[in-house]
Amino acid sequence: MTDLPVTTAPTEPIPSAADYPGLDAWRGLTAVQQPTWTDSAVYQASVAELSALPPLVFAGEVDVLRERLAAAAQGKAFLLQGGDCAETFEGATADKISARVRTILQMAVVLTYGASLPVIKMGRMAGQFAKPRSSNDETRNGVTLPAYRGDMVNGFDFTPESRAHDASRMVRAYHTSASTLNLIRAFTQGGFADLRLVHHWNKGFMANPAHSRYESLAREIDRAVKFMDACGADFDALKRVEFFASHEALVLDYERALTRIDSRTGLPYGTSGHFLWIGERTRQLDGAHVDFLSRVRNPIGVKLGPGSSADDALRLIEKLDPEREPGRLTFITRMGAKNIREKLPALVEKVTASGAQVLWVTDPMHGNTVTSPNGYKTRNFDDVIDEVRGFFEVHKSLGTFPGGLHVEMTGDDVAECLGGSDPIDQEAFLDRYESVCDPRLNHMQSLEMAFLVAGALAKKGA
Ligand SMILES: O=C[C@H](O)[C@H](O)COP(=O)(O)O
Ligand SMILES: C=C(OP(=O)(O)O)C(=O)O
Ligand SMILES: [Mn+2]
Repeated sequence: MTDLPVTTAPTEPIPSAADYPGLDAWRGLTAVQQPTWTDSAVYQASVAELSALPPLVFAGEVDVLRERLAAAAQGKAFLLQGGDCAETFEGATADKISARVRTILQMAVVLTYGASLPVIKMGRMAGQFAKPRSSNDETRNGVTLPAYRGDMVNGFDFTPESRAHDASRMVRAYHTSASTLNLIRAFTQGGFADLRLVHHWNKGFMANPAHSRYESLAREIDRAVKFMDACGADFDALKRVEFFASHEALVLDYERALTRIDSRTGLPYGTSGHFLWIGERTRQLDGAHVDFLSRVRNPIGVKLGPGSSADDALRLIEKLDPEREPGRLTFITRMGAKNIREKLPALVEKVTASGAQVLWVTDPMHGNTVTSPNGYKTRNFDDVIDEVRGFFEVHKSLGTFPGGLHVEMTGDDVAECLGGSDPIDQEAFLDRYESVCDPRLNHMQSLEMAFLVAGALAKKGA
């Protein structure tokens, strides 16, 4: 986390978000994938409570992130964004949060070496509590109930009470985000991010004989750390790292209630997370999500699936980044391994020709979801890696910069995605499948991906 911004005392009254009528323009537009809250009194009270609570992140930090992402858009940094598909209230424990942060830091060290560039570390954390779904309902044994939409909206338990859309859950999502962020800030500022410690953890990954193919890269990193030490590098200064929070800005009641006017600039900022993205299912050009996010100063992401045209991308730029400000807009492509080499080039070419400087990031998870023969939602590690390779190949052939990686991952030893060098098979799902939505790379698979991507970055191509 960055230090708090220094603010000067305002000489004029600070406007409130209510003074920006445009922030409510989305209410007149189509907002897909929204909850249907069951109790309007609870809804009113929850929104009022959220509107009065302190911001979770600060405008100054958001501005720092925009600068970091601008560097990535210009090929001078690489973004690593990772975390659960869906965070849960129950899963917000110290152990699970620390394992996820630790895994992201481990991946970042390997990627920093591979890219020879700063890696921007960002969690799908402290706010990733709402999910768009393909179907409104779920049927089990002949009983149909509303689909699970994330802990911010309803519960995963398959009962009518749990699946009702309860607006007070937004307040719990806020508090769970606050405690998660508190721990992340403590970890990343308090010594947990020490490069020597993170490097030591990565040696644990190498201790598994299944990972022997990464030995030469691991040895190079080891030598680099020793070289830094011998040169007298200030490792104490490397104990603190910037770490940013991000989530899909799906539930607009929540996002709007957490929008604040920055006292320095007088501009609206979403304060539920540093980076907010619009999902593949909610990116309609004239829809509520695009309108609302066009009005906040945060860096914004948009997911682009295989059905996205270059025109869609250009119109999104026009709405979300009319000033063509590097760092403002990130396109997170999630094409699927079998589509990326065919679909991505036209998008990148036309966007580049338009003069926009967006950041291109690959999400190799969401276009590669399959059902395992024994009925679990899963992804093959090889498909995930193949999409990353395709992403690098396309950017290499066009002379553009492959600026980041967006992954669903955890620090725990779960079994949700198939394969990897120490392979997970579908039988392991019976005991170790924990995700309440999409399958995540486990700790080892996440590190293996970092080694593979670092190898590709070191070669500046696939
Ligand atoms: O995380 C993304 C979506 O919420 C998820 O892929 C939707 O899954 P579904 O098709 O099971 O609804
Ligand atoms: C919903 C998600 O992805 P997409 O919008 O790409 O389907 C997600 O990132 O969990
Ligand atoms: Mn997902």
